[in-house]
Amino acid sequence: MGGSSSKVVDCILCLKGYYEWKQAGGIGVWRYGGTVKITSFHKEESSSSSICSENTCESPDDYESLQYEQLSEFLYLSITVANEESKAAKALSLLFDRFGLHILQAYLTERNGIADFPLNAMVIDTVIRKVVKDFSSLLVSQGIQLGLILKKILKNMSLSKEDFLEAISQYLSQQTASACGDSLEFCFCGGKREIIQPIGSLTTKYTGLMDSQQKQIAELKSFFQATKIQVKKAQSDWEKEVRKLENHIKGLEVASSSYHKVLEENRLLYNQVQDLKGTIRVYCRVRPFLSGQCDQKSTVDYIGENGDIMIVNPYKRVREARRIYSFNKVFGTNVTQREIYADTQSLIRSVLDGYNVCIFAYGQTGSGKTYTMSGPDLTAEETWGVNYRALRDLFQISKSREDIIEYEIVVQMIEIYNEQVRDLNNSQLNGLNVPDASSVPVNCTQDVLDLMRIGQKSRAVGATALNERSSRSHSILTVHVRGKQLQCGTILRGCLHLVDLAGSERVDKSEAVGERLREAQHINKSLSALGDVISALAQKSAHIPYRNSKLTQVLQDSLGGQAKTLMFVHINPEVDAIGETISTLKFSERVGSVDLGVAKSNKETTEIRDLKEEISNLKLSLEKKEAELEHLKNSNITLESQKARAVSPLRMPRLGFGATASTKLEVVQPHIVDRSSEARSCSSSKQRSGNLPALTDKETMLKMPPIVDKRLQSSRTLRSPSPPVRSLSTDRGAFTRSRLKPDMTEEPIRKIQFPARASVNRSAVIVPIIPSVDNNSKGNSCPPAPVLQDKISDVVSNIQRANSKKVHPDQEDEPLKQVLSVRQGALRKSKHESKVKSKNRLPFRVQKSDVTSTELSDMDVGGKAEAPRKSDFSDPANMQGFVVDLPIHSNSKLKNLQQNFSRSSQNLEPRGQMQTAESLFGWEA
Ligand SMILES: Nc1ncnc2c1ncn2[C@@H]1O[C@H](COP(=O)(O)OP(=O)(O)OP(=O)(O)O)[C@@H](O)[C@H]1O
Repeated sequence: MGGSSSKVVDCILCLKGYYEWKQAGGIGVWRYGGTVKITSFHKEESSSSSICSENTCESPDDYESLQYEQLSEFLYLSITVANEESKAAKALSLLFDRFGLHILQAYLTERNGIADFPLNAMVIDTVIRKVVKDFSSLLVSQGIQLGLILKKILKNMSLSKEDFLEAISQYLSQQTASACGDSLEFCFCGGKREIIQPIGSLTTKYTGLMDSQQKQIAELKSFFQATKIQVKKAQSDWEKEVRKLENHIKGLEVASSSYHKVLEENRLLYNQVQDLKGTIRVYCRVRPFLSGQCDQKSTVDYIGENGDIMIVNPYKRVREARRIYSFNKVFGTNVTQREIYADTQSLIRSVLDGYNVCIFAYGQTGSGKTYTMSGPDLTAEETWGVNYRALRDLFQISKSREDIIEYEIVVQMIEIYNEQVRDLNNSQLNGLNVPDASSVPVNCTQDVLDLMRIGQKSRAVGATALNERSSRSHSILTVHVRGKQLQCGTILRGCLHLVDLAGSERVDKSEAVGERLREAQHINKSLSALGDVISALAQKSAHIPYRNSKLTQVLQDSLGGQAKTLMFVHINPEVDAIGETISTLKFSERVGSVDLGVAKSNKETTEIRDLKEEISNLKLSLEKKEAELEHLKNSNITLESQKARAVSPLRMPRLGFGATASTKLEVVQPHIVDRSSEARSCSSSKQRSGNLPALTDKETMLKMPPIVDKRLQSSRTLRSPSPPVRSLSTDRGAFTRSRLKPDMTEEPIRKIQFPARASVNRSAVIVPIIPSVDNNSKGNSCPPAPVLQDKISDVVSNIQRANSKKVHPDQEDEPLKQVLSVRQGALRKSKHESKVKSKNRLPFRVQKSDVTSTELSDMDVGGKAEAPRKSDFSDPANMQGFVVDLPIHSNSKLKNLQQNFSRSSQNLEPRGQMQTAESLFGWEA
C-alpha cells in the first residue's frame, strides 16, 4: 500500500506539474522527474514531440502501451486512494472531471497529430465501460463504507434499527413529496422546464392546489350527500310507486278476471240470444296459403275481433275494392283446430240435453272444409277436426253423467253422391241409394274413429285442378243420442248432424270432364238448391223448396226445424278465387240472417207419456162413440137424398170392397190423422206448421182404430227423433200434416168404410180408417161424447201443467196434433206411379203397407201437384189393403178441403148439408 501511495502522490505531482507548465505556456515535451513525460498538445510540435520513457521505450508501440498502462495505473490508484479517503476520492473525481478526457485527448493528439480528439463510439464506449466499472466498484466499496459508518453512528447514538428506519423513511417521504411537487409543477407548466418555479414557490402553489382540491373534495362530498339524500328519497318514492302499482295491478287482475267472467257471461248470453232467436250461427275460416303459394297476395285485408272480415278485390277500383262481411266469428289463417272447435262445444252438450244440432262446412272446392270437419291426419289428435272432437266430447260428457242418465248412441254415415244417397258404413249394399243407412251403436270414441275410417275410405273423392283430393259428395255423419234419466224415466232424444259439403266449383277452372263434370254439375245443382232454401227462409217465404235436392231434404230438419245450426264457411285467400270468395261470403251472410225459431229439447217425461197414453185411449173411446152417433144419424137419412148426390170417391161402399161405386155410402167424418208427426216430435218444420192452421187441443179429437193406434205407438217407440237419413228415404217431408174438418153448416160427409187391415208404414201417411158402424156398437159402454171431450180437455190441461217447462207453444199441441197427412208432391213419373196410373188412378195417393223401402225411395218427391180425378175412385177395390195418403197441393180447392174438414171435425154431431167429395175436391163444377 505504501508503494502505491507514493505512486499516487507521484502521479498527482506529475499532473500538477504538467498543469502548471501548461498554464505557463509550456511548449514541447514536458519532462517530469519520474518516469512520465507528456508531450504538449500543440500541433506544430506534435510531429517531433513524444512521451517516452527513457529507459523502457524501445519502439513507439512500446511507448504507447507504457503510456496507457501508466495512465490506467494512475487512474486506478487515484480511485483506490479515493476509496480510502474521501478527500483523496474528491480529488480523484475532480482530476477525472477536469483532466481525464483532456489527458486522453492530449495523448491521442500527440499520437496522431490531431488537434480535436475524435470521440468516436468505440472510444466513448471503452471509456464509459471503464468508468462504469470503476464507479460500480466504487459504489460497492462506498456502500460497505457507509454500512460501517452507519453501524458506528448507530452504536454511538444508541439508536434502534427501527427508529433509524423510520427516520430514514420520513426523510424519504419528504424527498418524495418535494419530488412530487416538482413533477406537479412540471405538469402544470406543460412540461416546460424553464417555467419550473423554485421549490419555495412550488410549495405555496402546491398548498393552494391542495386547498382548492380539498375545497373541491368538500364540495363533492356535500354534493354526494345531497345526491345520497335525493337517491334515498327517490328510492322511497319508488317503493311507494311500486306499492301503488302493485295495488293497481291487483285491481287490474281482479278487473280482468271479472272482465273474463263478463266475457264468458256475454258469450253465454249471446249464445242464449242466438238460441232464442234461432238464428244459424256462421263462423268464417280463412285457409292459409298452401306450400309454394307463400309469396302470393291475399284477398283478406283485415280480420276484426267482432266477426268482421274485410275483403279486397284487386280487380276493382280502389274505392270499391274493399268490403266488410260480418259473421258470428272469423278465424284467421293461423288458428288451430282446437280453437276452431272451442265454440262448438256448447252445442255438443245440447245434443245430450235432447236438442237437434247441425254443424256443416260450406265453401268452394279446396277451401278447407274437409280439413275443418275431419282434419288432415286422424292419427295426430291435435289435428283432429270438428267431427272427432265432437264425438269425443259427446262420449266424455255422457260418461260424466252416467250416474243420472243412461245414454245410447248410434252413428250413421251417408253421402249424397250424384243425387243418390249412399251408406258409407255398409259397402256391401253397392253403396247406392240405401234408404235406411245403417245405424251403428257406438260406445267410445275409438268405435267412432273406426267407423269414420271406413266411411272416409268409402267416400267418393277425385282429383281436380283445384284440389288433388276433392270430395265429390256431401258427407253426413249423424249421431243419434237417446238418454234415459234414471230417476224419473224422462227420455231425451238428441241428434247431431255433421255435414261436410262438397265444394262448389267452376268447371272451367277445375277442368272437370266426363264423370268429374257430371259430379260437379250435381254438386253445383244441390248447392244452388241449398241457396234457394236459404233465400226462401231468409225471406220467410210460405214455400221453402226443400225437395229440390236430396241435400236440402237431408238438411230440412236442421235448416227449417227448431234445431241449433252452425255453419263453418271457408274461404280461399288466393286472388284467383276472389269471385268465389265474394259469392261464398254473400251467401253466408244470408245464412246468418235466417231465423230458425227457438230450438226445442226433445224431452218426454213419464208423466207426459202416461197422459199421452190416456189421451189415446180416450180418443179411441170417443171415436167409438162418435161412430155410434153417426150411425144413428145415418139411419134417418133417406135413400133418395143419397141418390141425388153425385157419387163421390169418399162415399165408399159400406159392405166391403167388392161393391161398386153406386153402392150405398156411409156418412164419413174424414179425420185423416197423421200420428207419425207425434212420433217425430224432435223436429217440426216451420214449413209444416206455417202452412197449416194452428190447432187447439180440442180440435185434435181423433178417430183412430185401435190397431192403427197401437202400430203408431210401436212406430213411435221405434223411430229416432229426427233421422234426416230416413227422412230422405221415407219421404218424410213430403207430407203436410193437417186435419180436415167438414163444414158445420153442411151435411155430414158420408163415411167410407176402409178395411180394418189397413196398416201403418212408418213412412207412409196414416189412413183415415173409420170403424164400421153396426148395431153392436149400440151396446158400447163408452161414455157419451161430451163427457169424453171434457175428459180429454182435463188430460190436456194436466199435460200442460206437467210440462212446466214450456219451450214453445207448439210443443203443447204436439202430442195432440192430429193432422191430415197430405202429399205435396202428388203423383209422379216413377215406376211405381205409372203402375198406379195404369190402373184406375186413385185421387188419394195409395201406398201398400208392404211397399219396400227401395220403392218408397224411388218415389219422386218433387214436381207439381195434381188434383185427384173422379175416376180414380171408380174401383174401390184398388183401395183394399192400402194406406191412403191425400195429395194436397197449392191448389186453392184443396185449401177449401182442409177448411171444410177442419170445420166439420170441430163438431162431433154434423149438421146441415152433407159435404160431398165433389164439393170437397171441386169436382162439382
Ligand atoms: N287451415 C288449414 N291449414 C292448413 N292446410 C289447410 C287448411 N285448410 C285446408 N288446407 C289444405 O288445403 C287443401 C284443400 O283442403 P280440403 O281438401 O279440406 O278442401 P275442401 O274444401 O274439402 O275441398 P273439396 O271441396 O274439393 O273437397 C288440403 O291440402 C288441406 O290440407
